[in-house]
Amino acid sequence: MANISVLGAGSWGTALALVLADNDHQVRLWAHRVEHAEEMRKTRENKRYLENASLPDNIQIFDDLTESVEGSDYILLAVPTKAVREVCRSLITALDSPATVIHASKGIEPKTYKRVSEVITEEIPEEKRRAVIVLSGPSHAEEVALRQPTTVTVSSENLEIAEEVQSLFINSQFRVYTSPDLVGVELGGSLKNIIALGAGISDGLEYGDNAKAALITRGLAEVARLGTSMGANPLTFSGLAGIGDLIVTCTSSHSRNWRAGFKLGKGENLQTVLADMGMVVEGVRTTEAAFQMAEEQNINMPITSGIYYILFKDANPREVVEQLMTRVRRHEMEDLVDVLDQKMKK
Ligand SMILES: NC(=O)c1ccc[n+]([C@@H]2O[C@H](COP(=O)([O-])OP(=O)(O)OC[C@H]3O[C@@H](n4cnc5c(N)ncnc54)[C@H](O)[C@@H]3O)[C@@H](O)[C@H]2O)c1
Ligand SMILES: O=P(O)(O)OC[C@H](O)CO
Repeated sequence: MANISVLGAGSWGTALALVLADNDHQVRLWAHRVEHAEEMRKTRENKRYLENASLPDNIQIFDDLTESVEGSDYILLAVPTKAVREVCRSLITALDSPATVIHASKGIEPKTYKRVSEVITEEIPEEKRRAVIVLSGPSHAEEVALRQPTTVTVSSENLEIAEEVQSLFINSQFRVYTSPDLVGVELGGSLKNIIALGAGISDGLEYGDNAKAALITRGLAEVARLGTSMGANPLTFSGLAGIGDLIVTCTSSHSRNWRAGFKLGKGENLQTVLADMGMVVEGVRTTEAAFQMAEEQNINMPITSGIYYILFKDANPREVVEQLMTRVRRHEMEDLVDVLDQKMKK
């Protein structure tokens, strides 16, 4: 059995810690706020982020980062994308030997347009890391904590290490696949949050299932278009980290991105929505990053662009939908041709 540190005691870090604990690993769960760690130690629960889940004895709670990674074979980062750089910088001094770093964050940095594995690679020097791996796929923490059937994908440039990580997590409720497409797996998980905001907006506006199916399908087309331009394998978007995660996030009320979108569709403004949520809504910053990239590289992303204007320029959601519906006529598969063209050029 392995010693594994889980950095980030939000809903996802806690749910993944439970999977690892079920597999009899020794888990060290780090919370960056001392009061939060103390509360979890006292109650053996994490009520603030994940209801109805009790923490077994093989999950130890830490608030000191150095102590939390002492003697660990693997480090799982499960903090919001915004916090990844800061946590990695603190990790450099905390690590006394090279670590296998797994991350489960779903976002892209605005301005740098970096994926999370790129941020990790940039911040943690080569001699302190053995490999960087992503874990992604359709997986709401609430259902994982209830041990309901869930499937995810782990990916790394080094497939052998991805298989090693697959073995750490896999069990009869949590099925883990591997993929060699690190870029695609990271981008599928990040970009779907933009479309999930859109699905929430659509539901908030009381549009129906037709609109939702259209958003998922046309959303996937633009996710694949941007993803492929960033180096992903287009096939990854028809897998768990692509369409799989898009479906779950666009259709589940567990989704924070969907819930935030729903409130925006009901007319609330972004600041109020985010303040009330109290949990990370990754799609907001990722929309900014994707919009900027699409503008710079002249990539057609009409849904992302509409959501950007709703989030950051106070555009009226109903008017954005009208603009999307009355755009210039196109052939449906023009997108597929664009994607394949880009692939052929590489
Ligand atoms: N919740 C899910 O079901 C789920 C599933 C898959 C992936 N994810 C991804 O996992 C990542 C974390 O999401 P979450 O749902 O656990 O978020 P969350 O809002 O539930 O919790 C975030 C945690 O990060 C901590 N945190 C915030 N800023 C920090 C900082 N600067 N340094 C250290 N810790 C900090 C918070 O205290 C909190 O414990 C996100 O990228 C999310 O997209 C979440
Ligand atoms: O709650 P969300 O919207 O951050 O989505 C959580 C996961 O990414 C679903 O796979």
